[in-house]
This record gives sequence, C-alpha cells and structure tokens, in this order.
Amino acid sequence: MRPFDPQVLRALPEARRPLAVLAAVGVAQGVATVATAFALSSVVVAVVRGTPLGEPAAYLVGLFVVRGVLALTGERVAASAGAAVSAGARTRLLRHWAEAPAGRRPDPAQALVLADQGATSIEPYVARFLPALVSAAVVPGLAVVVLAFVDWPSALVVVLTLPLLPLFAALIGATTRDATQRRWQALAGLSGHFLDVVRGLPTLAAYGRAERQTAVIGEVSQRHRRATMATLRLAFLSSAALELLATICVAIVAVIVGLRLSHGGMELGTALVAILLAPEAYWPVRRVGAEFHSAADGATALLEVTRHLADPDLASARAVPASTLLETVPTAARVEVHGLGHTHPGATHPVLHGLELTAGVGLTVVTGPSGVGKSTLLALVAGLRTPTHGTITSPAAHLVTQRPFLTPDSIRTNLTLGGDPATGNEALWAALRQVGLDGPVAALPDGLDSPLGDDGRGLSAGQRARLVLARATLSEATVLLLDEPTAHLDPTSAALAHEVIAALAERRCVIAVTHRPELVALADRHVHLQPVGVPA
Ligand SMILES: Nc1ncnc2c1ncn2[C@@H]1O[C@H](COP(=O)(O)OP(=O)(O)OP(=O)(O)O)[C@@H](O)[C@H]1O
Repeated sequence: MRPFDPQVLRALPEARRPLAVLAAVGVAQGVATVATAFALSSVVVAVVRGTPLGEPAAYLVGLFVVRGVLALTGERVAASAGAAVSAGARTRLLRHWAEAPAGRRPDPAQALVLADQGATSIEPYVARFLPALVSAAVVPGLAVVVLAFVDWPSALVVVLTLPLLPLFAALIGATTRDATQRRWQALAGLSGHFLDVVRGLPTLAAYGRAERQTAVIGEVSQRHRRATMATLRLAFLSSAALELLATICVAIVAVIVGLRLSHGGMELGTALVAILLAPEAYWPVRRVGAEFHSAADGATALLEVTRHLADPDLASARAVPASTLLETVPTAARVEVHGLGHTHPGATHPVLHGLELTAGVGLTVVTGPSGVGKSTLLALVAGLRTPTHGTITSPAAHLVTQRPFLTPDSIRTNLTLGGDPATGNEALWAALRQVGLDGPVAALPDGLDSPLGDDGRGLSAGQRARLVLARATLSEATVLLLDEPTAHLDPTSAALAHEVIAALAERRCVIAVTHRPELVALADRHVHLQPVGVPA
C-alpha cells in the first residue's frame, strides 16, 4: 500500500486545493519550528550570560503565536478537507455507478461497504495522516540541512540514525497489515454468521434450537474480540517501539553534544540549537507511523474509490459506438428504437431481436406473453441495460418498475425521490389527488410526513402502486416508462390510474407494459411482442 497515490488528485479534484494548502502549512510549520529552536536557544543563552532578554523573548513569543496560528489553520483545513474528500468520493462513486449500465455496476454489497464505511474511513486518512505525511516530508529534511550548517557532527548522527525509524515503521506496518486483515476476516465471519442466525431464527425457534446459537455467536464474537485486541496491542507496542527508538537517537545526539560542550569544544548556543533541532527530525516520522494505524483503512478505501472511478471497463462501456448508447436529448418526448436486440448476460438465446419502435407524445402500450422481454425493453430504454444490437434514442426517462423502490422515510421523501425535494405541499397533494391517494394520506396522523416502513410497509400493494404513479406525475422527465402500473389495483382504482396515465400521455411520451385491455383501449400505439423466432 502506498502512503499517497497521486492518482487521487486526478480522480478527486476537490482534494487538490486543501492538499495544496496543507502542504504549504506543513512547509511553514517546518520553517517556524527551526526558527523556534534558534529563538529558544538565544533566550537561554541570554539568561545564562545575563545579556538583554527582550529581543530574543519577543521573537520567541512571536514564533509561538505564528506556530499556534499555523497549527489551528492546519487542523481546520485538514478537518474540512477530510470531510470534503470523503463526501466527494461518496458522491462521485454514486453518480458514477448510477450513470453506468446496470450490467457494469459493482456487486451491491461491495458497493455499499465502499460508499459507506469506505468513504467514511477516508476522512481520518486525509485529516490526520496526510498532514503527518507532509510534515514528515518537509521538517526532517529542513532540520538536517540547518543542523549541517550549525553543527555537522550532530547532523551526521541524525542522518545515520533517521532511516532506522521508517525501516522499523515499515516492518511493524507489514505485521499490522496481516493482523488487520485477520481482524476484518473475523468481523466478516461474525456479521455473516449473525445474519444467517437472524434469518433462520423463526425456523430455529420453531424447532427449539435457538438457544444453541447463543454459544456459537458467543464463540465467534470472542474470536473477533481476540483479533481486535491483538491488533490494538500491536498498534500500542509499535508506537512505543518507535517512540523508544526516536528517544534513543535523540539521546545519542544529546550525549555527544553534552560531552563536546563539557570539553569546551562547542558554544552553548550551538549545542542548544543542535539538541532542540534533533528531535524535530525524528518526531514527524514517528507521527506518520502512529497515524498509519488509523489511516490504513482510509488509504485502501481511497485506492479502491480511485480504481472504481477510473474503471477502464466502465470507460470503454461509455466509449462503445454511439449506436449502442442512449442519447440524452432533454427536450424531445420521443423514443426511437431500431434493430434492437438483447441477450441477458450468461443467456444463450436473445430475448429481443430486431425490434423497431417509435413512440412520441401519447400512450404506447406494450403487450405480449409472460417472459417475452417487455420489462427488458423498458430497462433498455431507461438505460439500465446496454443493448447487444441496435440503437435506442431517448431522453432521460422516469421508469416505474414492477417492484418500485420505496425508501423507509416519509411519504413526502418517497414522492420527491429523484425529483426536487423542495416540491411544495400543494403540488404533492395535487399528485396524490390525481391517483386517489389524498384521502388515505390525509387520514394519517402526520399526513405527508408520515413515515413508511421498508419497501413501503404501512401501505397496501395498491396504495404503493398509486404512490409511485403520483411520483411519476411529479417527475420532470418527458418520457415515462411504466411496467404493469395497474397490476395490483382493484377495478375502481385501476380505472382512476388509467385516467391519470392518459392525462400524463397528453404531454409526455408514456410507454406502458400492461395486460389490462382497458389500458390498451386508451393507447395511441400498440406494440405486441412475440417470442424471438416466432413471426409477429
Ligand atoms: N437479469 C437477467 N438475467 C438473465 N435472464 C433474465 C434476466 N432478467 C430477465 N431475464 C429473462 O429474460 C426474459 C424476459 O424477461 P422480462 O422480465 O423482460 O419478461 P416480461 O415480458 O416482462 O415478463 P412478465 O410479463 O412476466 O413480467 C425471461 O425469460 C427472463 O427469464
């Protein structure tokens, strides 16, 4: 694992400015640190020799103030950079995946971990580790150069002993990486087992075996605890080892300087500067070692984010000939499909072949036997799948699937999902009225702010279907794709929903998959799909 990969700056441009400021602050802190060593030794020399103290003391106080301001600025910039880079990584990842064809998106569990814990762990990496890395790159070099001018024997000792610190840090880091890996495996084992037990709990309880799982979960948790404690022990021990090593190195400089001072081979001021500067060469390296433990996850996550954002597969998916891509024409309410063919990944036979379809403003219904590819056609037009053959031209479309997504949040949030969250109450109630859902929602204690459970729990299947239809009416998309929009509705509600769909089709291009003859009767165009190989 590299401590810092410059690719990050290309993938996350929001990181450039704060990292440049952090580097500048790091350099300024290095200069201020060296200047403080000189000012402090001048004060001590003035006290010992009884010379006027005012000037060196004023310099020292001024330098302390400057260092305080620099430290404060560094902390603030680092904290806001951490938050900005972490949020930027999450937003870019989600946008990147959302834009990618469904077939090229990562596995949902992996995507969730990366966008959630992964993006969060980037924050300490940027806020704490990178500033430490900047200091480690600037301060030791500066301290050694100045020391070489002031007292070259001390500089020589530092130059000879300084490489020991990164060497030990790297050795300890390699051991920590294995221990961290073991901890993650134990954690994954624990979560996987816990999930299995929770899933199977009703069955286990029914057969009176639930109690037995307590011991198994206890054992797996203990394994995770032991792995965590081993990592922590290693982290504390490694910090202590680096600390000890750095102290010994400083002590060597101090002893040599002390001996030369007592034999009169050195000025008091020079000796003080050497003793004050020597630790400054070691501590930034020590700090990098200490911060490495908290930043290891973030560095890995950042690499993973960069890899996803620069995914050559995805880049080539976007670069495939325009004929197989959706063209985004925001204004035209028109869908054109020519010679469309699609074979699902892993399937041997195409589900669609040589399909022609032109749909403008109005209602186009798509019918056909079950499994013929109606939902696949809508997913292709929506851009969720990439066609294997042919072309599709469509503006960004609003798709209502057979199992529409409802988030465990308020009705308001669900209505405005994917649209403008600031949509006014009046428009929301009007949309609900259109689908006949205003009464049931008004009867809820919190009205529009009433919460829904997972997958719309709290609403009947028919009410869910009407809610997503209301969401479609609020959408600004000029193309609406509806997959069996009235399948779950009773005849009265279905008739109301059909009216809404017909009203929507007056100004937009609505393509609806349906088995309902009532909706087919309202259509301006009717496309009946036949299984591939069967003449239309
Ligand atoms: N992700 C997938 N991978 C492989 N095959 C798939 C996938 N999704 C759908 N299929 C297959 O593609 C064919 C068309 O499916 P699709 O859902 O488009 O049919 P449909 O006409 O909408 O059916 P229904 O009317 O029952 O909803 C089916 O044979 C289905 O098994």
